[in-house]
Amino acid sequence: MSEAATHEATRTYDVIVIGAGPVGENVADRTSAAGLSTVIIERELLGGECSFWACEPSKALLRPVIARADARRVPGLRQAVGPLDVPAVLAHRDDLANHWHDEDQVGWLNSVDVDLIRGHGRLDGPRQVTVHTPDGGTVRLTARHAVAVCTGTSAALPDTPGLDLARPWTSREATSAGEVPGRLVIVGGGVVAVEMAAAWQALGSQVTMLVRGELLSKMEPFAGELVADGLREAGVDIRFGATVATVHREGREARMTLADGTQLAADEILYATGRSPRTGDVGLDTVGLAPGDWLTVDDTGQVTAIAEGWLYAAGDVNHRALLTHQGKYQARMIGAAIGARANGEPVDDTRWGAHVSTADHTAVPQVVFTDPEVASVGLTTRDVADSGRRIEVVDYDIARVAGAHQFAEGYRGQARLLIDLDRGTVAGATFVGPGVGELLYSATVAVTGEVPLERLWHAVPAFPTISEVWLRLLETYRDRHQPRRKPATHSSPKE
Ligand SMILES: Cc1cc2nc3c(=O)[nH]c(=O)nc-3n(C[C@H](O)[C@H](O)[C@H](O)COP(=O)(O)OP(=O)(O)OC[C@H]3O[C@@H](n4cnc5c(N)ncnc54)[C@H](O)[C@@H]3O)c2cc1C
Ligand SMILES: NC(=O)c1ccc[n+]([C@@H]2O[C@H](COP(=O)([O-])OP(=O)(O)OC[C@H]3O[C@@H](n4cnc5c(N)ncnc54)[C@H](O)[C@@H]3O)[C@@H](O)[C@H]2O)c1
Repeated sequence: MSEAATHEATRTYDVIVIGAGPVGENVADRTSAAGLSTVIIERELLGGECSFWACEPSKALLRPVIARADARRVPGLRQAVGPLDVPAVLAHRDDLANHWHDEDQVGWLNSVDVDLIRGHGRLDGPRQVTVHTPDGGTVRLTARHAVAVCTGTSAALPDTPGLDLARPWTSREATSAGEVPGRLVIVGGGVVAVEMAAAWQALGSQVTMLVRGELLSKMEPFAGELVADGLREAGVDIRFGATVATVHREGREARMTLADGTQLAADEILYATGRSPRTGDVGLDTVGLAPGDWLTVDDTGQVTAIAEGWLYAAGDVNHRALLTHQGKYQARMIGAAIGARANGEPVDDTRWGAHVSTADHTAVPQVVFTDPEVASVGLTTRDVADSGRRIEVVDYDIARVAGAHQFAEGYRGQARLLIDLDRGTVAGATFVGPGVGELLYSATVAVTGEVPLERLWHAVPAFPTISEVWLRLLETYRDRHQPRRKPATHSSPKE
């Protein structure tokens, strides 16, 4: 269907989706597939943060960086590897961000029979949504069955004195900038910080990271340590325990004073200090909720504070897992749940049922695209530290795997499994090293499928691939529990 007319208008749909990022698009697709009339509202670009200022452009910047690092570790090839062609990398990034145009997504939306209204959507009481369109019009919408808020997040900035006037970069500028800053200071030690440090250092910036705690503090500690080693080797100056006290900009130069009195100057400062939900201006107050809050949902995506069950929230805005793939997974489940409820069909909200996002609790996969890469799913030792769960940790040095020798000379990497001793299954896996991102789906299947260790012995990794680390981890666990027996010494029967 085409873009709906946007003057003074009143319309009724079965489902209204606010926000056409990757998650809103998938909710709309699934409700439409369930035979429900569906409209989606978008105030910027269809495809949201992910397509234009996050996943797609950042990975387009990082792919050449990682490929070059990998190539430099291959004898016979490293001599042929030169510097990055920066204009070509930026042009490739622009292509993958579709030059910040969304016609492709509009075409797709039409193909799945979802109406689009461009403008800013706000709740206006139960099941009501008002859209203010760019041409100054107003569209009043009523939902027969459900409203899904999929408005995502924006960069969260601290209230550091002077910051508001210092024109800092957020993830948006860091993923879309057309020029390489000579000196880039990055505040934060999370995923955005390490990925953007890797990208811009390789593109020619001198990057300084100001990290108040650890790098990648939600992951296994060895992940942050190995990524820090990689960044330092690339030339990044990482300062731990560093906090910015004040910032100001003088012309093209930003100046910072740290809490310990150190002075720093930079051309740009990137604040990669987490995310805030885009719920400050979506009319939450009209349905009894607090503007600016995350929207807490149950496993079928219903906002728990709305007893009547018509309000859903999916993706970043519900704060369950701020990742595109996990939000799209929620969208598939939530869209199906809305469809089932509207069509009077049973809702399967049992663990791993067809209408619940069970994996959010137990099996969230994530790849950090740095050199080395980090790939992680399920529990970490941080999660289980005080949980009382009977978990055994199995570690293996990936450099000892034959496939790793083939992959890279001087391979460095580390793998860890968390074994749930009561269930006999893998509850978490983390791999750090070149090329480990593509290992992650195997771990996700093992954790999600709760595959018994006995059966994993029959999942044979091909030789010589890095995935043989699975076999080495199983062997390490087995040898700890079933120590090798000494062969009985042969003695001839006495004559
Ligand atoms: C630098 C960076 C890199 C990332 N890389 C990865 C990665 O590699 N892999 C990964 O899985 N995740 C990554 N993420 C996370 C990923 O971007 C988010 O998890 C994902 O975009 C969330 O999708 P969403 O649809 O919930 O929200 P968004 O993508 O934020 O989309 C929300 C949409 O709602 C619209 N909207 C908001 N309010 C309104 C309103 N009132 N009316 C109308 N429209 C509205 C917005 O304009 C936007 O289009 C990255 C994030 C960042 C910042
Ligand atoms: N490859 C990927 O999957 C990928 C890539 C980028 C982002 N993302 C997702 O996007 C989300 C946002 O990433 P992020 O890195 O912005 O957030 P984050 O929560 O991962 O990290 C925020 C960092 O900023 C620090 N910080 C917070 N407030 C601070 C302050 N006032 N001063 C100094 N440091 C401060 C924190 O200690 C932490 O190191 C994450 O949930 C992440 O999963 C995913």
